[in-house]
Amino acid sequence: MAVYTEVSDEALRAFLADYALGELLAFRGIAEGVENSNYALKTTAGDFILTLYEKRVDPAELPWFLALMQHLAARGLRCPQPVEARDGAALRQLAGRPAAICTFLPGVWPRRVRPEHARPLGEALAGLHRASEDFTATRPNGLGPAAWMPLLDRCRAGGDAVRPGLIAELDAALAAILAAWPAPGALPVGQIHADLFPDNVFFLDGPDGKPVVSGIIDFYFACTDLLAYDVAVCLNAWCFEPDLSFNVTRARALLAGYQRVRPLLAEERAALPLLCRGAAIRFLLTRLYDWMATPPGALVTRKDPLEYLAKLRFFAAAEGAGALGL
Ligand SMILES: Nc1ncnc2c1ncn2[C@@H]1O[C@H](COP(=O)(O)OP(=O)(O)O)[C@@H](O)[C@H]1O
Ligand SMILES: N[C@@H](CCOP(=O)(O)O)C(=O)O
Repeated sequence: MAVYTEVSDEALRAFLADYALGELLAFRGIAEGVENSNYALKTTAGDFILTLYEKRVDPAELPWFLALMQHLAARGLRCPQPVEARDGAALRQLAGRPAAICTFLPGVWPRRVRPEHARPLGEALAGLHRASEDFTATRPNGLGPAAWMPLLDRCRAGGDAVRPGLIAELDAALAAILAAWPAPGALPVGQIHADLFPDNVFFLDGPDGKPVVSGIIDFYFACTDLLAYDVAVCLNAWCFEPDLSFNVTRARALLAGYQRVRPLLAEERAALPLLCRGAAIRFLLTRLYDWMATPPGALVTRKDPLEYLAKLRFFAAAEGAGALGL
């Protein structure tokens, strides 16, 4: 899953009549993802992705996300490019939901992350940061530090049933993170992806057989925040083994790739362990909330919050940025 909103054949054909995309040849719901409903479309003009925006996405913010993707694609970043209808609007309505069509990206996301993925990933992340330097519209991070305590409060009643003692541990961890969080202006800020997990990065094999990034998708958590926080999200999402041990070789490659394109400042390097703790608690909290709010029989696959408890503990114990591969 995720197809929350069903689209009938007739509704889709009527919707497509507003576009210059030729005839519809095929369409199917895509099971992956958790946030929005996605359909793969094939028309006589090519392959596309139709997204119907669901729960966490505020319709008022959609123009910002779509404009960011347009901007990045125009600067050569491989990301979905919103397709405008004949009237020039990319954001429309379908089946009662806000909806948009974007270009389809080739490649597959890595089901098993290999060391060779890390360097191109780091380069692509820094490329995204560079390409958005002149995108001046801002969007606050709705899941940034200010949101973490309210999220924890919403998990308070049921959190210890997920793991005894969890809420007390998170209270202490979060207090320490928030007390140390960089003050405004202390670190470089820009447009960040904020959810650059393996399922949001597609790869193809390059001419030498090594993976190259063929696309970055899912910009619906993107926002204006600390650039190094995006690096911290990637260290969380890409650099742990299935047994939750940290793979420092992979982290080193990721950071080297990133720094080849955008060297980190000394202040960013020093802050990295703290930013990693922040990223760990952010994903722990949204997963914990979803875990408690999603009935066990629901069609969407719940993600394990305790995976991020292990990561949080690792980063809290890590001694300086050196332990993270810097
Ligand atoms: N532009 C695209 N090109 C190719 N596949 C895409 C594209 N956008 C989404 N997908 C497919 O849809 C799936 C879910 O997309 P995603 O944006 O992660 O959904 P969600 O926002 O619901 O988490 C992806 O794993 C991928 O298979
Ligand atoms: N990456 C987040 C969940 C967001 O899901 P996505 O399918 O939109 O990437 C997590 O792993 O908790």
